[in-house]
Amino acid sequence: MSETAHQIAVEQQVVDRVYARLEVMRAQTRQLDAEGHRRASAGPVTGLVERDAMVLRAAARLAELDGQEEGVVFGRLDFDDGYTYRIGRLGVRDEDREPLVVDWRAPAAAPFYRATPGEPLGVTRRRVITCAGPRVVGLDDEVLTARDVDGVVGEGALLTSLTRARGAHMRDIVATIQREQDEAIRAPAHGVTVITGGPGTGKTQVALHRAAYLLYTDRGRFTDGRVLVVGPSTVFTEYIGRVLPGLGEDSVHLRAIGELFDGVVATRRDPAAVARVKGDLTMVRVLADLAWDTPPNAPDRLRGLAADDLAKARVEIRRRCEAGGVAVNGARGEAARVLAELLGGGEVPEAFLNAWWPPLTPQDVLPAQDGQWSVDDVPLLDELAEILGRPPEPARARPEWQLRELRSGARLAETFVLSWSLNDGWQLFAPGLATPMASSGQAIDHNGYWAAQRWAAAIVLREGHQVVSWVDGFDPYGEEGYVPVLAEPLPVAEAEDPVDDAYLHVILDEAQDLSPMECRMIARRAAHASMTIVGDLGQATHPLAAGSWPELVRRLGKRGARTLDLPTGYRVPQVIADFAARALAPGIAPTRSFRPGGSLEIRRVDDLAEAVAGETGTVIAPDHLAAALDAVPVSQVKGLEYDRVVLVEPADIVAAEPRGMSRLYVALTRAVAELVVLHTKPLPENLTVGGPGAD
Ligand SMILES: Nc1ncnc2c1ncn2[C@@H]1O[C@H](COP(=O)(O)OP(=O)(O)OP(=O)(O)O)[C@@H](O)[C@H]1O
Repeated sequence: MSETAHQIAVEQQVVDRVYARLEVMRAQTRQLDAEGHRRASAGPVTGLVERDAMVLRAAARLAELDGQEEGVVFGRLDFDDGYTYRIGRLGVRDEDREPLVVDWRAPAAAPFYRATPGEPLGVTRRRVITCAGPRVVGLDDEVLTARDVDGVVGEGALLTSLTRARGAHMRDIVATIQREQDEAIRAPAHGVTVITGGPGTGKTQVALHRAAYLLYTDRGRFTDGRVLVVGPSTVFTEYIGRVLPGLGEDSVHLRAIGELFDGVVATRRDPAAVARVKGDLTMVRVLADLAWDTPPNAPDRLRGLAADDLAKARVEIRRRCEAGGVAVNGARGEAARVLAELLGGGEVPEAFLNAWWPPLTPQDVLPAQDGQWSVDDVPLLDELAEILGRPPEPARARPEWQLRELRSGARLAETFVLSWSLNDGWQLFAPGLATPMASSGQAIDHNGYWAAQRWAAAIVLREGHQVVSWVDGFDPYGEEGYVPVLAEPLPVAEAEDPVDDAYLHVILDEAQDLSPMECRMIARRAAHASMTIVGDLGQATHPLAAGSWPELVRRLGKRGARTLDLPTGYRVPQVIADFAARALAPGIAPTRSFRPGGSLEIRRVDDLAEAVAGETGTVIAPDHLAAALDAVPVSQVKGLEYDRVVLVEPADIVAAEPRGMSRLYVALTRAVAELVVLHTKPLPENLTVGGPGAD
């Protein structure tokens, strides 16, 4: 048996145990689900949607990935004191609570990404384990000590990963995250973090792994749906949509910017000139005027009052309401008062008021053109929602735990978590709270499991819940002891109105392109949220894109940020990166690329259609040529990548919009291996300066 085969057999044994354990977890999930359904049909409880039930489900899903995707275990660390453990997508413990796999996000896993030969952090060997589902298919060892280490196999896990066949969807990089990427992923959650870097430096990957990391580290707070990730388009969110579920996380809201306003899914972008108008802050005033204006088909006469009088009345109503902070839909009472004053105290007929001051939705005020809203309309609808407002509702005082349940929608069943650790003793966590709601110190003996459960049950009862079941001994995070306590609320008055939900952390990808109006829309959802802003100013194509990161941070209503830069490219080979950088020269330097190989070919042709027909690969064309050439429109490729790119007519891409050069830069940096540029018109001047683009 070769050394590699022997080492693979060693790892296979561990992986087999992990999958057997996952099978048990899957059975527990089924039991939990059945429990939830039983109680859902029995009363007001609408099911278990809690974080810990989700971890169980994630574990079940991971187990279901057998054979199709990368496996659950992907790494191993050997330390100089002889200690060894495996790293995986999820923490898994055996039946005696001994760790089988450490979650990649746990502090114990950090050396896997941080240790270097210069600073080994006690690590003697880092091993990347490649699995196809439950089968170990390859190993790669990196030795971080001058001493001899037995059984070293493989070479270059990162290189292997980069040159692997790619699918239609982005795959996670959890096994090969690089040190500087890890620093960005594990940056503190609070405040604003700006992550910059050229094309292909892994910004999107970092953003998604960061979302998973935050959910793990602050799981008390970042419960279901409290983290929002915003991408530039639905094509993009579809492309990256499998990364988080693959990491075992499906509680993040992933939305394209055109989907942020409920009830509208916009995918079409307006031409630059229109986008400039709609993206500007002057729209706030324009929309307010529209919203306060007379709605179409409103009556223009009321007894002695003519159209002019009614128009003046509207101005007066608006003046009074704006001064008092009353929104349009809340102004009906004021409207009745002003009209009554004008009528000399006469009663205003209800039917007139209904037609003259009807409740309005944003869609009433800004109907879709040709039956379709554009992405640039979405922030306008959102602004209108604020200007129009809802009729005021009477405030009601509620206990905090009830509010928490209302905030999380229809959920009424809750999972508390009883946790044991050597440092903190027993602690009881409530869903939605970052800090434990009760700590026992060391008072309850580690072995006094039942005593701890009675203690927790008493506190849960005080919260207004009753314990309905214990999922004894299961530890999804690979920590010392972690027991979900299923509880349901004691009967309370009907949970009537939903409380407005707000995000606690918002991650913006391709953020360089956000217009001022889009920023307002996001700021509304992130008033109390910390933020991660990810982007590359060189790729900004929106006519109103911010000129700097501090400016963008201000637009988002925040102040101050920590900035981290990703210096190394993993998508675009150097030869293509150098060529692409000429589009923006002298403004930017080419990204230093880790990816080897690559080819660049630039061809002047007579007939584009004929030349394209003779090519293989993904054709990217100026928007107006895309349909005819069966190509991907250049406006749709942001954030995406293809093995071989055939880029058509750069001159037209540049000429189509004010930031055409940046659009071209984006297009030139989509190729993972080969780039072919076909043109009938002269190339943009920058590209021809002293290189393979010269005509
Ligand atoms: N550490 C890594 N290990 C393996 N692959 C990586 C790593 N980092 C990045 N990649 C790969 O490099 C490619 C580019 O990553 P990503 O799309 O996240 O870059 P980006 O900076 O967002 O690019 P752009 O600005 O062009 O949208 C992807 O295929 C990604 O999987």
